[in-house]
Amino acid sequence: MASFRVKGGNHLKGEIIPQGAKNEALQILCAVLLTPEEVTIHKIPNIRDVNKLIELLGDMGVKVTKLGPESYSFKADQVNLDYLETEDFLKKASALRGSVMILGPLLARFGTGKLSKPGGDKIGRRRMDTHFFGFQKLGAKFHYDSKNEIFHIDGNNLKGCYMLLDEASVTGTANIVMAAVMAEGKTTIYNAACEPYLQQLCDMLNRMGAKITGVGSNLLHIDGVKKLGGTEHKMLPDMIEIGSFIGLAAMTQSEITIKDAQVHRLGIIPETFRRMGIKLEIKGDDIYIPAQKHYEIETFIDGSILTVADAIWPGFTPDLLSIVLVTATQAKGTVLVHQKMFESRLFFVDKLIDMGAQIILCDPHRATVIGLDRKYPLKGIRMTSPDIRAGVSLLIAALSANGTSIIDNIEQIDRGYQYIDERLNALGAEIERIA
Ligand SMILES: CC(=O)N[C@H]1[C@@H](OP(=O)(O)OP(=O)(O)OC[C@H]2O[C@@H](n3ccc(=O)[nH]c3=O)[C@H](O)[C@@H]2O)O[C@H](CO)[C@@H](O)[C@@H]1O
Ligand SMILES: C=C(OP(=O)(O)O)C(=O)O
Repeated sequence: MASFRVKGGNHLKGEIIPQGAKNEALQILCAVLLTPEEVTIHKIPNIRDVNKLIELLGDMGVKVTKLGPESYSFKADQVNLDYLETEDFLKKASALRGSVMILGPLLARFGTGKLSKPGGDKIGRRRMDTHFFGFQKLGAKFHYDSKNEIFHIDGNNLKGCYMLLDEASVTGTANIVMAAVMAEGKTTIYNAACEPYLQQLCDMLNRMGAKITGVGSNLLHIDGVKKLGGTEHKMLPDMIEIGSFIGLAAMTQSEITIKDAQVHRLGIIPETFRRMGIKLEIKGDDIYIPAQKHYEIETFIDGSILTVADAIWPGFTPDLLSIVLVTATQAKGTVLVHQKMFESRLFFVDKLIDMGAQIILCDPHRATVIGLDRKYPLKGIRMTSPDIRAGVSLLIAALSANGTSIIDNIEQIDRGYQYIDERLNALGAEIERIA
């Protein structure tokens, strides 16, 4: 278990380029299984989850060629389905959440799929009903072996249909879309998730020959095609990393320019940080955050306390709520952070409270943060990173704190943030990776 030793109090300065989007990469990589032709992908982040998925694809027989630091080509012309029967496959696939999205492509192309319970953050119940509900609607048979926690699906000759999803699940929608693109006839998916990750996936599938309309909305129409071909794809900058850098800049009084942020794809993320009082200037496609001694959280128009809550896209992503929460600890004012989707994602606030933050955890979904307006800086402590976004929030807290902090279990952070220590040290941070 590796750790970060973080010296707090430095003001950072400079430019940072966001990595390719982690959650998009996980979808896009699974889609290479849909064609025997070559698929070239650019801006692939060098992070644990993505590397594990690439390794898994290689183990399944996909030919993987590294073309450059962030570019790979994939050719799934000889997928070894027997590998799916091995312990090794089940173990590797269960190490990350994104692996669940190999099921849709496997079902579409080979009529069968198998997976052990996928991993990912332990942030509450993470049900997969929507995925299997969609597969079943297309005509697949689904069986869950609860003893061994293995999901089996089988179904040749999938047939297009109308379906209304029980929730707008992100990975669920991606999985169902990938299963449906080669089903016979028309599929309509209502209450589909429509995050930029999914827009990117659908655009890529269309370039491969799929016929998907409604991209970017919650109503997708898919005309099944017989086969898909190769393509080239470039990942968007990671919007969660961009939000994390905005929070980091505010907390540490840093002057940071986030380069090539594709601002028009960020939805209400910039506006949400503005409501936290943080000054942002959009310069072309860059986001410039000046050094700010003070920032004041807005109230609602009637003067009542601001709530920042997650919602399905185009609402505010749940993956940035931990960052909003930590950023509020040094703002002036009060905010209620309401994490509606996950029930165990706010417990990390006990570490921030130990550092001196004023937070009331109202219940597992809601925390009220009373900003200290930098009157009482946080103090460095030893802490463990419970999940990826809490981990980065603790890193931001540690960088702003008086004294030195140790953050354990940084594998969680490495799951989603590429060379985070080196990139922040280049801006003036002092983060040391210790064994
Ligand atoms: C690999 C990947 O892409 N992971 C992301 C993906 O996870 P993932 O696709 O696993 O998350 P889902 O979208 O399925 O659901 C997330 C949670 O929200 C709940 N839910 C979902 C939809 C809805 O309309 N109502 C509702 O309450 C679900 O029950 C679940 O508890 O999307 C989540 C929600 O943006 C993100 O936090 C994860 O980072
Ligand atoms: C929860 C997240 O990831 P995963 O779904 O991979 O656990 C996340 O990216 O914030």
